[in-house]
Amino acid sequence: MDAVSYTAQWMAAARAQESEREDPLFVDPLARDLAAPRGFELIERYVGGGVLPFISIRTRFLDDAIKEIVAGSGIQQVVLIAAGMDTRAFRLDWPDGTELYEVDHAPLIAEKRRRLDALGAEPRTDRREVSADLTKEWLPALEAAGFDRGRPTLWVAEGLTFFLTEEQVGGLLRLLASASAPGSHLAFDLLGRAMLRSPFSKRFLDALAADGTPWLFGTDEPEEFLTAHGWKTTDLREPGQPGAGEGRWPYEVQPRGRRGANRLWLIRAEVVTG
Ligand SMILES: C[S@@+](CC[C@H](N)C(=O)[O-])C[C@H]1O[C@@H](n2cnc3c(N)ncnc32)[C@H](O)[C@@H]1O
Repeated sequence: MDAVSYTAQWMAAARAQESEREDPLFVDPLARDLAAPRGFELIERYVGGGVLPFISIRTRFLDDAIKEIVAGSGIQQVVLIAAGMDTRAFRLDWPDGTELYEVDHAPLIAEKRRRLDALGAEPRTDRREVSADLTKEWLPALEAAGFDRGRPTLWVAEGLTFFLTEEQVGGLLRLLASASAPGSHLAFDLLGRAMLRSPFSKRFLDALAADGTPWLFGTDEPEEFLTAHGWKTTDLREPGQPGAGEGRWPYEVQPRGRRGANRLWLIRAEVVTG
C-alpha cells in the first residue's frame, strides 16, 4: 500500500481502541483486525492535538448523519469516498435495496478484501468496491460498478480532505455536485487553518509530513467554501458541541468569531441544483 493508505489503518486502530472503551461512541468489531499491526504503530507516532478523540467523535457524527439522512430521504445510493478500513457496510443497519460503494486506492481495496475474507465478514447491504485514484478521473470507475447519477446520493468523505490541496478539495466537491441528482447529500470533515501550523498539532503534523502524508488544506470559512463549490451547508459542528462528542472532547470549544483558534469542522450539506 502507499503511505496515505496506511493512514486508513491508523483510523481503524483508533476505532478499535474506541470500541474497547467502557463508554464507546460506537463499536467496530472488525477494526482491530483491519488495523494491525501498522495502525497501532501509527497511533503511537501521531500523538497530540486531540487527534484520537477527534477520530472517534467524527466517526460517531458521521454514523448519526448517515442513519438520519438515509432514513429521512429514502436515499439508496451511498458512496464512501476514500473508504479506507471503514466497516459501515458491516456494522450499520441499511434499508433494503441500499447500494454502498467504497472508493479507494487499489492496493488498499485488495488488502481490505484479503482481511475481510479471512475474517468471514458479511456485509449487511450490497457493498461494491471501486479501485480508483481520487486525484484522477474516477467517476467512470464508480459508474462501471453501478453508480447511477440520476438517483440521489449520499456521499461520505471521512478523513480525506486534509491530505488534498485546496484546489483538489474544491475540485472534488464540484465533481460530487456535478454527479449529484437533486436531493443528494454530503457528510464529511474539514480542518480549520490553524490546525496546519499550530503548536497544538505540531508533533503529529511533523510525523505525518515525515511519513509522506502531510496535511495540506484547512479553511476557517467552511460554509463559504462549500457554497463556492456547489453545496449548501445544512449542519456544521465542532468537536465538543452537542451531537459532536459533547463530554468527550478534552478542550474548550472556542467561540466562532475567535480568530486563530484550532478548529475541526464536521459537516452535512445538500447539493445545490438548478
Ligand atoms: C485517513 S484515511 C481515512 C479512511 C476512512 N475514510 C476512515 O475514516 O477510516 C485516508 C484514506 O484516503 C485514501 N486516499 C487518499 N488519497 C487518495 C486518492 N488520491 N485516491 C484514493 N484514495 C485516497 C487513503 O487510501 C486512505 O484510505
